[in-house]
Amino acid sequence: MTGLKPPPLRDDCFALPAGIDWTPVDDALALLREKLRPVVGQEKSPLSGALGRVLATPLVAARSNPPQANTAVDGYGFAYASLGDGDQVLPLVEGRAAAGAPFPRQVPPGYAVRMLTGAALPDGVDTVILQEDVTVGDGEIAFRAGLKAGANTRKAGEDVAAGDTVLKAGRTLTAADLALIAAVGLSQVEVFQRLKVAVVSTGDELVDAGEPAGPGQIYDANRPMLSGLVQGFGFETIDLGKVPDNRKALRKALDDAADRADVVLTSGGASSGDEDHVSALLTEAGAMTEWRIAVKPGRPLALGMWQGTPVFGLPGNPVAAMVCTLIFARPAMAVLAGAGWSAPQSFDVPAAFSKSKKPGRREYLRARIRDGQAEVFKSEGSGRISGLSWAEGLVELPDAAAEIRQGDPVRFIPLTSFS
Ligand SMILES: Nc1nc2c(c(=O)[nH]1)N[C@H]1C(S)=C(S)[C@@H](COP(=O)(O)OP(=O)(O)OC[C@H]3O[C@@H](n4cnc5c(N)ncnc54)[C@H](O)[C@@H]3O)O[C@H]1N2
Ligand code: MOO
Repeated sequence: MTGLKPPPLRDDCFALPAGIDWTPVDDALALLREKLRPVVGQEKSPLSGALGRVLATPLVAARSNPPQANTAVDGYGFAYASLGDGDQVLPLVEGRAAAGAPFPRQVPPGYAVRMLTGAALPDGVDTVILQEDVTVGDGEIAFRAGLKAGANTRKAGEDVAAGDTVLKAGRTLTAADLALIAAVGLSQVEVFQRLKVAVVSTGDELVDAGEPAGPGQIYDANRPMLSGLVQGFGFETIDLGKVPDNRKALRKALDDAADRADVVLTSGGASSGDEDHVSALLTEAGAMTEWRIAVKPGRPLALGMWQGTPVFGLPGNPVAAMVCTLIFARPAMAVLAGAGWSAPQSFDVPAAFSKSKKPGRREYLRARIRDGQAEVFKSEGSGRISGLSWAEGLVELPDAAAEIRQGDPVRFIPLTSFS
């Protein structure tokens, strides 16, 4: 472990351009992209612990894949140049070539050798015929003309050559990447330390799942959801529990969060009501950037820096909390984690719904694709948690007004794109 740490973020990294009232989503995203930097150090990870980690340095192949020319099929190998015209009958040499057990001698011109898939091509072999295309006799094989030189073989390094850069720094490692890393001869990787994300819920009405809930109380649904999202992004969750609507308690929670985490996600109290203490506290501490983003849901999203640690003050309504996390916090956290900026992949699909969209705010609707069309959830209510569970993606509607009729193309972002 090198423990190398980049410098802290500048205090004003959420500062919006002056004089802008409602900030368009694209401007807010551009600002996050421009202002944020990685805040995590580096360490070495064995391959077994590397899934979902962010590569800190480019990965250079120590070995080629495949390391040597080999056969792609079970069959018989020979030198193509030694074949005559027309149908062939070749005597077989004694022995065979198998994966991990190479044929130890040269195969003389005009002879063939038994070969199993993955076996290195012995000296004197450059072409292999599939065993299904061969008649095997007593110590010889017969097959028809028409094979191409080099058939059924894989060249050394045809996939990756030693010295090639196979993965770029910033890559979040997938299961397939682990296969690639192992194949090119490496067993440990230099990764960024996992981003630590503190998750705090605010609100007097909240009760933890499983506890008795009295009148007026509701279960804290945001904390398990946000913790799950954070884990899904490959980051470490620090669960700081729930905090009552009390500025002193919230201040203490933020102090604790800034001390222990690289970034803080709060939910609730982001708006400007009497009990909206997150925005009030950030403002009071001079740490609030008044973010008024033209987005629905999520208008009250509050961003600020608490003792040098970025705080995403997510709206309390679960739908808004999730949408703001996916659209704003996810790419921002990816930058903080060293993975760089990435926009979610999306595509156009015909709408299975109609809607008159007002101008002024970009809208995200809970959606899923059925029979090639985007369906949207029956309600846009921001407290309808069942719709989040129903959704498999979001439909993104443009900032401007739009009259959407059934069959019109709409932009669909699968939830799997946010990872
Ligand atoms: N006069 C205005 N009122 C509201 C506005 C507004 O612009 N003017 N905006 C509305 C919108 S939009 C949203 S979203 C909410 C967000 O406000 P807050 O972030 O201050 O959230 P709270 O008031 O604390 O809670 C809103 C709602 O969400 C429930 N909640 C909160 N935390 C959780 C949790 N952990 N698990 C489940 N549910 C949670 C809370 O009980 C409230 O029902 O403000 C609107 N009002
Ligand atoms: O925009 Mo509020 O964020 O739920 O609906």
